[in-house]
Amino acid sequence: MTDSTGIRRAGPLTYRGGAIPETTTDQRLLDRRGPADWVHTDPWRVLRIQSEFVEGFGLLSEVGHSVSVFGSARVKPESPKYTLGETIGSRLAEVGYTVITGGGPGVMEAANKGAQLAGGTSIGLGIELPFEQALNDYIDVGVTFRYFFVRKTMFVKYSQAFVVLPGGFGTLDELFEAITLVQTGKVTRFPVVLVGSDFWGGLVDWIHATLREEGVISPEDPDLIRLTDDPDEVVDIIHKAHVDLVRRKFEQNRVAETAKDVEEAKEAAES
Ligand SMILES: CC(C)=CCNc1ncnc2c1ncn2[C@@H]1O[C@H](COP(=O)(O)O)[C@@H](O)[C@H]1O
Repeated sequence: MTDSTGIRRAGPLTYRGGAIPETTTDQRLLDRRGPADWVHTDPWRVLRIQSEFVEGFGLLSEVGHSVSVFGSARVKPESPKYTLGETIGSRLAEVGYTVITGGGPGVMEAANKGAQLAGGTSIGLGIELPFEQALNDYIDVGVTFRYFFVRKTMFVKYSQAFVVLPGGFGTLDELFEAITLVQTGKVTRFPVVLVGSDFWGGLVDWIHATLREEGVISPEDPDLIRLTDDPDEVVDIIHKAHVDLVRRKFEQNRVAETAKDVEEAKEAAES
């Protein structure tokens, strides 16, 4: 808008006289339709990636303590693995954890179902796939991401622990990403619990016998993974790790507070 003094203000900009543009910013935004190929460029994708982070952080930042449950998209509801996923989802919900999954079918659906039917909060972080796929029916809050890496950030950032049921490449990817983040100190140590010793036993043995023996991981690295068949033990492991974390944080705060008190006492003595 140009006022009576011949000045145009546009956001932080001020224009006078001949510098005043003929059109306003809104006009230029709304009137013009140029070529559309820029929507397929990387700079535009960066904005879309940003918006996925914004949506994800916005949605999940107020969710309570959560656990992510991973596992095969292909397991059928009549399978014992589905029942196991459902039991774990409900146990976690019963002790107050929100259950997060990839939002798909199989074990993901089972864990969401267990959590929802137990009265907990059930979240699905879906992913756009080349074939049509809706979020499963047992999700209270869901987001579908375009970008795998944004979705993975959400699992890690908002979970207290990872529970990994039998699964294929997708599940292995999630498992090894989590272990790598813990191993490299990118996330504070949190439990990664494998469920199903028949299924995972071979992998765990191989990690000990080959990876550890060959020296490609540290001797203590296998301890980053816990293996069990018992849903109650899953909850127990997560709960204990949680209590330890709270205790450690409390201790750290106390040390910091004591250091601050000493500093203040010194300053008071000197003044
Ligand atoms: C029937 C079918 C293949 C559906 C795929 N639909 C999916 N929907 C959501 N997340 C998925 C899907 N497939 C794989 N994932 C991700 O990868 C893991 C499962 O992969 P997989 O089935 O183990 O390798 C899940 O924990 C999930 O986070």
